[in-house]
Amino acid sequence: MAGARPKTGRVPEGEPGRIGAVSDPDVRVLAEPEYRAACDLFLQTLLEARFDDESWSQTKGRFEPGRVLGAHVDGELVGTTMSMTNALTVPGGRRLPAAAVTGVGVRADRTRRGLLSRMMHEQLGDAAARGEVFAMLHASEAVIYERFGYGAATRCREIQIDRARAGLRETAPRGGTVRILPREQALKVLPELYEVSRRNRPGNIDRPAAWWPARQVHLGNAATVVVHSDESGADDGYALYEPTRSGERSTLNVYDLNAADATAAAELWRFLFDVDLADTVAGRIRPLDEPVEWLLADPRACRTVSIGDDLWVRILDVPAALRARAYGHADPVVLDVRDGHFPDNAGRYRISPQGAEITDSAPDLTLDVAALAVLYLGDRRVTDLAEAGLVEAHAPAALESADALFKTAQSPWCGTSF
Ligand SMILES: CC(=O)SCCNC(=O)CCNC(=O)[C@H](O)C(C)(C)COP(=O)(O)OP(=O)(O)OC[C@H]1O[C@@H](n2cnc3c(N)ncnc32)[C@H](O)[C@@H]1OP(=O)(O)O
Repeated sequence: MAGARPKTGRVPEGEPGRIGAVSDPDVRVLAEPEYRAACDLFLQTLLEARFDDESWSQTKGRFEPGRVLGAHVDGELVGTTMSMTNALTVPGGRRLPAAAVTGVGVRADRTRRGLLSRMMHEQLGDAAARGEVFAMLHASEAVIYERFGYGAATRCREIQIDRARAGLRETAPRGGTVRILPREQALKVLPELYEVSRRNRPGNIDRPAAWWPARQVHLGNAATVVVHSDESGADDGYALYEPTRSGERSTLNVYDLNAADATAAAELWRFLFDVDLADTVAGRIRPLDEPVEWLLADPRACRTVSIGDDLWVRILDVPAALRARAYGHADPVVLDVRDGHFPDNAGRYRISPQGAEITDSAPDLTLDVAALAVLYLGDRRVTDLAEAGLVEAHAPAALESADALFKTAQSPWCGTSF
């Protein structure tokens, strides 16, 4: 990669032997004039239409020089991926540098020849060399990325609320006002409001300036933004929704809702439940522990339609990641972490309520770096992964301690597509 080499001893191995079926691919950093072709290729692999000029002009700011990769065979671009500079909130509230990976695609006539593997190794090495502690992505399929050390680190749910039964309890928090924001103001107001209203939930990521116009590409003309202001008049939350109609039924699709506190959140949901003519309010990509049911006098008016994986994380620097997060109260445990791609990550780490340190002590639990990613933000119990064979327990009592150490007060959640 241009100007960036992986850290000493951390160079991931490619798999050149697997490329023999096609002419050797040339994987290299793309130059700015090549970005649009990379974007077209990615959309083609997702079976989606190419962007028109306007959509492209809203999207291209996300392409960062030095971070867009292309795989060429016989001079033709047949594979691509890119990463963007970002940060991930970890348990305890610290934000650590992270590569946001997207745009992964290999042309259908060139798949299963090792092109993705070549690009992934290059990309992960580059991110590690930049000092990024994590790489992260949203996966199109759950079977692709574990082999590269990624684990599904957060989940989200889709909820549907029957508006006819959506009366709030007397006890639901009240206060402040909600107003519709003129559409032309949304791009000016929302970036700052996201910063004000995002809570320090593990799994949160940054939304850089270029993220906002790119997000607009996927919204229709009827998309609406509402903002909540507290009693003092300060804005402290917002929701973005778009109505869709199927036959006689209308749905308000809530694509984004962030609030600084419980009152702002309750008032935003109250507003959405009061919009005339909507039959259903659908919350997309919501946290698992958001208490919408408990705002409602009839909790069954809110149904969880699906739960799915949200953010996949690849820990690039295990010592830094383990040192940075907060832990619960329990007896210390020693983890033996394995990493087939980054040998410097492999080793033993003693985890205690005071933090993490490298140790020579005998391990209590052995696990792969991808399993550690699943546990790291607190989404799953260590015991569950041990029962699935993903964690080997040498001292069974250590499982209970590890559960308590890694447990977080809030469910981790990302909620930002990229
Ligand atoms: C973060 C994002 O952007 S998500 C979007 C990802 N892109 C898409 O889903 C678009 C459609 N799919 C594609 O473009 C391609 O199939 C890709 C990018 C997913 C895979 O590219 P390929 O070049 O075929 O992957 P590659 O040949 O390196 O495969 C590596 C391994 O992963 C496996 N693999 C790759 N893709 C898949 C898949 N979709 N399902 C199951 N296994 C897969 C391969 O079988 C291979 O396994 P092995 O190491 O055991 O032999």
